[in-house]
Amino acid sequence: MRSPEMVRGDRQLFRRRRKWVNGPLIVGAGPSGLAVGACLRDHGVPFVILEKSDCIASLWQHRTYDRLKLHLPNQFCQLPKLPFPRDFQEYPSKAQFIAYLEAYARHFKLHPQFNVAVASAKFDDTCGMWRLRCRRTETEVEYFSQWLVVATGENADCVVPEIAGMHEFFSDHLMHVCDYKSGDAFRRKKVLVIGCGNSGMEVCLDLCLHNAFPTMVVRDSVHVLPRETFGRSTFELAVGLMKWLPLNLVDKVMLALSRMILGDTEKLGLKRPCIGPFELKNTQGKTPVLDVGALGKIKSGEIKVVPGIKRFLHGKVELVDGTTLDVDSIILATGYRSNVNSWLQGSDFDTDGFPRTPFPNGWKGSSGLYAVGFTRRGLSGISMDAVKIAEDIARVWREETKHAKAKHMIACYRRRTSRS
Ligand SMILES: Cc1cc2nc3c(=O)[nH]c(=O)nc-3n(C[C@H](O)[C@H](O)[C@H](O)COP(=O)(O)OP(=O)(O)OC[C@H]3O[C@@H](n4cnc5c(N)ncnc54)[C@H](O)[C@@H]3O)c2cc1C
Ligand SMILES: NC(=O)C1=CN([C@@H]2O[C@H](COP(=O)(O)OP(=O)(O)OC[C@H]3O[C@@H](n4cnc5c(N)ncnc54)[C@H](OP(=O)(O)O)[C@@H]3O)[C@@H](O)[C@H]2O)C=CC1
Ligand SMILES: O=C(O)C(=O)Cc1c[nH]c2ccccc12
Repeated sequence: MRSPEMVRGDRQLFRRRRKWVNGPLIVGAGPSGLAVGACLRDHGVPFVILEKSDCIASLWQHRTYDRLKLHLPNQFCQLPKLPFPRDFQEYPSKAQFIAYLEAYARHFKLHPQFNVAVASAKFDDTCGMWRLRCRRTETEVEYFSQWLVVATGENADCVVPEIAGMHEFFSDHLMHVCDYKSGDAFRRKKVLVIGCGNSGMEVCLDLCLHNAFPTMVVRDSVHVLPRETFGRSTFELAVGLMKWLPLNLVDKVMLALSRMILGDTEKLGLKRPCIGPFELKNTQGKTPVLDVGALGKIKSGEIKVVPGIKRFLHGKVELVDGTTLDVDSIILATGYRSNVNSWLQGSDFDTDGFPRTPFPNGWKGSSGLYAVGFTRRGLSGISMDAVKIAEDIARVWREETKHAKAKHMIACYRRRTSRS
């Protein structure tokens, strides 16, 4: 008599399929995976893209709010080998960016395998290949490949902090910003937005524009810069200055300009970090806020700024300074994290799920492992990684296929000569 477990086990075994991939396996069909695919296509290298969601760029399609626009200008956000259409505004909308990515995938004939979640990946010494266990609805599929490109992103999982009383008192009125679409559902409501990065700021602005009453929690410090300085992108200006000046001087210039344009943000409860904005971004990945209007609403009092949270009570929040506020809903704008450690085995990634080798060399690991999109440099970092990864794989691919082609030609020649 076989136990139910055994029967289930047998069934799983029966359903597990194996696939040997000719060329690299790319995990993730966001901008990173698509960019690597496009560059490999350009080199004539075949590949397979595995994506756990049901579409390309799932972060952009399923986990961002309606008001979102890119906040760096066009030239820093387009992917390799296909520029944005000419009629794109300087800061494309989310809809435009998604349309561009769809067109990108079509143009390079990228056809990711959707609904395939990679559950584990490890390098198998015995066969000298990466072995990936994947779930596809009811089936388990095992993929084998000589190369593995990790393209699952810096924003794969949401950060949900544990704050006393939060789940107990607000479980029905609590969401992460990745599920927020617009302030429509929050009209006239008192909304506590936890976190003051770009998401926290922009959601507060959106809430204001929908007649809600947002309060933003700033537990520590934040750099706010104007999106534009003298009519030019602040980011572009900083990148220009970086060619001539060391980073700490660039930061000093940008902070002086920001103070001139925005005033003293510290007076608004937005203490600045000790490290400058671009150095902080490069060393710790903490993105400065590029202001698109939230600061004006903070100045006018429409967005309130409060310090850290001590605990939640029924319908209320108690802050570290002892004050208590009434709250209807909570939005967690507390950031994201990489998920690489939950599925990739090996030592090339650190405990935060980022490549151990520092920028600009983190794109290449050992045994045919690559990482794209972990430079903390947004979409322009992705493009840089993708070009290098595809060139590296293509070089080996050409060598190997040259040998294979030569072997094939010799075999054909031998067959012909032995017949005559
Ligand atoms: C709200 C927001 C706005 C941003 N705006 C800008 C901007 O204006 N300019 C800029 O330069 N950068 C911006 N960024 C940063 C970054 O450039 C983008 O988030 C970009 O989408 C990152 O691309 P990616 O492909 O590396 O990761 P993602 O877009 O997150 O794509 C990763 C894909 O991998 C899939 N995946 C994850 N785990 C698995 C698994 N185990 N198996 C299979 N598939 C898996 C996911 O479903 C996802 O589709 C923004 C980020 C956010 C969150
Ligand atoms: N228009 C655009 O292009 C946009 C771009 N983005 C990008 O998306 C990425 C993610 O941004 P975002 O979602 O804002 O995440 P971030 O990681 O940038 O910010 C998270 C914020 O949450 C705070 N936080 C975390 N845990 C707690 C806690 N327990 N209590 C109080 N505060 C907490 C952090 O504070 P602390 O610093 O103290 O840890 C920080 O202020 C960034 O690269 C950003 O630039 C996001 C939105 C719009
Ligand atoms: O928007 C983001 O998340 C980015 O990572 C884009 C970005 C890369 N480098 C920066 C420096 C300052 C502000 C934004 C970015």
